[in-house]
Amino acid sequence: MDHNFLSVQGLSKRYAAGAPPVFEQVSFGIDRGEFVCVIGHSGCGKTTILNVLAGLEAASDGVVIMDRREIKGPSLDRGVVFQSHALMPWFSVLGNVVFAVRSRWPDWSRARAEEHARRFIAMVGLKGAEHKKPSELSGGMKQRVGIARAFSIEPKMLLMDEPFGALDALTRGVVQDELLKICAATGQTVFMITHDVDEAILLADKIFLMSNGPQACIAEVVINTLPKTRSREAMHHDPQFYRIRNHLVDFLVHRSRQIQAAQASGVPRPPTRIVMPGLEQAVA
Ligand SMILES: Nc1ncnc2c1ncn2[C@@H]1O[C@H](COP(=O)(O)OP(=O)(O)OP(=O)(O)O)[C@@H](O)[C@H]1O
Repeated sequence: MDHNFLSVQGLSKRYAAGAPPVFEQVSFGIDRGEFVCVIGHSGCGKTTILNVLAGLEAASDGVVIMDRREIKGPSLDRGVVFQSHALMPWFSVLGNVVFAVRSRWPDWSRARAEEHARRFIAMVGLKGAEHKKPSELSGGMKQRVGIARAFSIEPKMLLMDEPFGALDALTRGVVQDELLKICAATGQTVFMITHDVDEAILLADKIFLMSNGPQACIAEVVINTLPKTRSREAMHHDPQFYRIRNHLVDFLVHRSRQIQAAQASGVPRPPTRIVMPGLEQAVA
């Protein structure tokens, strides 16, 4: 495994001069092939961090290095999936994915790009819907096209901002299962924001817990100790699932606020804790 394939060091973001930073001194590493979920209350700066990783926004301080190169702007090395899928309405499903493939590999023939795109459309379970327009698709299907498009450019890193936030629970489960399968097949490195603790436990190898803003930080890195091959149906029967879940919920209900309050009253911020709920606790 390629350790710290993505390395974030001392990241801070201040939107207005004189205002406290939204988050500060955020440092973390992600290994190649790792799936990381980020959880934190609204406003702690999750989307801002994702945008910095995407190269869409500049940090006020700190550096981001991916695969030994500093991230300074957007690149097809990174695929982004937002909550609103942002498909081109005049293109079919196939057209939307082919457009991305041809941006990534402009020398490819139309036939080669189509063949490649069809493979990823099939992976997200949309075989047979290639010629439908976005307006003919359900919300879940549109989101799958967004996922197929992001995977089809074979990015070094996939960034997802609450990709299933707008889906109903049943559809969400189906798309989560598909994402699990694709990640297992491709070894994709993923950084994903979610508000759903069950989703994080299902998908992530590590869960970053952010304290409340302003001056938010990554307070804890929770190691997901469930076996890597998980399913939504079986996960709930494992007592370890509840230890992890309770730990995450306790953080959101109590510690996320306490950490921010202590910091605001001048208590120095503790280092990021690495936690394996129910098994052991260590300090990074
Ligand atoms: N372009 C901007 N200009 C000024 N302030 C901004 C801008 N973008 C975000 N902010 C502020 O920065 C803070 C963090 O926003 P961000 O969207 O990153 O948080 P978040 O954790 O992703 O929230 P949510 O969970 O609600 O999506 C918020 O207080 C927000 O108002």
